[in-house]
Amino acid sequence: MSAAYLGRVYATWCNASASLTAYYLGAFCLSALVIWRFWRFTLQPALSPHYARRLPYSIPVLGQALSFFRDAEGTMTGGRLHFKNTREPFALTVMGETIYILTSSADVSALYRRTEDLTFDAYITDTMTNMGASIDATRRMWEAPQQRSKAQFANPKNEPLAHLSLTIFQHQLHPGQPMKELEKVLLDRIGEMMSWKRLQKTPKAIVTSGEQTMTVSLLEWTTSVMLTSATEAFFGKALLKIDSDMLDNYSYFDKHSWKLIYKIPPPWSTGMRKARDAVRSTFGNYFSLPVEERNDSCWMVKALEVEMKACGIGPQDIGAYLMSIYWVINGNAWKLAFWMLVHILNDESLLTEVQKEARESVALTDDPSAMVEHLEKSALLLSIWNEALRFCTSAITIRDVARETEIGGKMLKAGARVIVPYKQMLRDPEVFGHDADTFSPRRFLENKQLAKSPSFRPFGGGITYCPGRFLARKEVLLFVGLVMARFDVRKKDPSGPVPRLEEKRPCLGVLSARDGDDLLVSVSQATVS
Ligand code: HEM
Repeated sequence: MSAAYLGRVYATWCNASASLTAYYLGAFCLSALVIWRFWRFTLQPALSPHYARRLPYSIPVLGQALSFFRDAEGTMTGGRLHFKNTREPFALTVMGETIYILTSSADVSALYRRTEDLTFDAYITDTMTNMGASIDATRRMWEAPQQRSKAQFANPKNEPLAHLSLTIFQHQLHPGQPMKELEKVLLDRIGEMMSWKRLQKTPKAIVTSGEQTMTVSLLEWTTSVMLTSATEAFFGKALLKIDSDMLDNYSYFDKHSWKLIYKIPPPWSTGMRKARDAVRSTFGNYFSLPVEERNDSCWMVKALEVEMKACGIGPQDIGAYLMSIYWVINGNAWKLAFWMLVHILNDESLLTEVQKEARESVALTDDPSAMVEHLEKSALLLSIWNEALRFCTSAITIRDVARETEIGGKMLKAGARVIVPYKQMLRDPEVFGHDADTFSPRRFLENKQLAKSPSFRPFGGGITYCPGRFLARKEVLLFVGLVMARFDVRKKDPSGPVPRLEEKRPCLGVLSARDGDDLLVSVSQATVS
């Protein structure tokens, strides 16, 4: 027997043995997976039927992560339908984390009441950290009030600043004198910016210019007027003077901010992180300016700064926190105005009707606050506002399960996160009708009860119920009303496509348009005003 022959036998044996090992390893892994799935999704739920069921997945730990980041809403709809559309609470698994999904309005009402078991605190801390606030500043936001000096705002419940700030938002933004003052500044600013001359000086919005008629990007026009007005009304003129690119950086950050919430690491989130850092640095520089140079900010901004300073927090960290507030203030209203206009301009008879009502309201007064009061009486405009909120919102409420609790007859385990995806209710055909998946401008006009439905909660609810909802309605109605009243606006291409909602990307409020989608409009000064 030659050495070569022996070598060949040995090699054949090794190959056979390697394929056999691979075969056994494969068979073992497959059996382990089958047993694991049977235990996880059949046996375990059968043994503990009182716990919310988990949506089955194939890859341990990863769970539904891939499908969730590809199409968050679709994954949640898939989960609801998997459990026979009973709308019982169920659990997703995303990168090893359990996320409970609530899709029934009764369960959502229960969540709002269960403030001790389902808390918001970790999310506040997460948001501050995400914005780049230091650990020390975040700790100070949670300090007992006794440890602060010179706090100004009444704090009868002795809350830490992280909670007191919610009361500060409400003081400024709920109807009352402080809201009236802010509202006047904001609406006056929108009123000033909505002129032909001003539009001519907005190069980003103009696609083709002309003395009588211009082609305008509706997206850029809306963003420019609404973001500039809100920025100046809340923070005064100094913020945009520090950095003229701030609105661009903010818009980029806002579009990709879901990556922060869902902790997408670099390099997939590098652009978003750069934009966030640029905006945060502008806010840090703003709060480093002497107070006299930014005296035109609103009460809430001043009050938060005073309270944070009293906690020993410095300008950079004040900037990071206020940037997170800026984000909620500016993340939704302009998008809603855009969608209202898209749908009005896409329907010739609706456009004529809205234009008539808006022109009548605007003709009654020169004062933007008074104009809004008239616009708010238009049942048609309010119906379009409600329908845009219903159709274009994909807001979520987030809570953490502090201790095991029951919702909708199912137990939720401590340590997990709970998400309320409002779109699951806002598109419910049992509540809004068989055409719930289409935009119907007169839906809320034809059924006035719909606005009171517990399934209609575009502003969230409970302790985090959007305090800005009153102001949001006024600024959006004024902008839409002035577009209709002061200009003659038409779709540039009457039969051209309508911008589509970006429904796949995870979203925290009003949906954006898909990348590249916009509405080009022909604009001229109104012949009747
Ligand atoms: C159409 C426009 C708007 C929509 C759809 C909207 C929606 C929401 C939603 C869904 C939440 C979270 C609710 C929750 O977690 O349960 C929220 C929170 C908030 N909104 Fe709005 N919002 C809008 C406009 C505004 C405006 C204009 C302001 C300020 C002037 C504002 C200020 C806030 C603040 C400060 C919070 C945080 C409340 C907290 O953390 O407790 N919102 N908003």
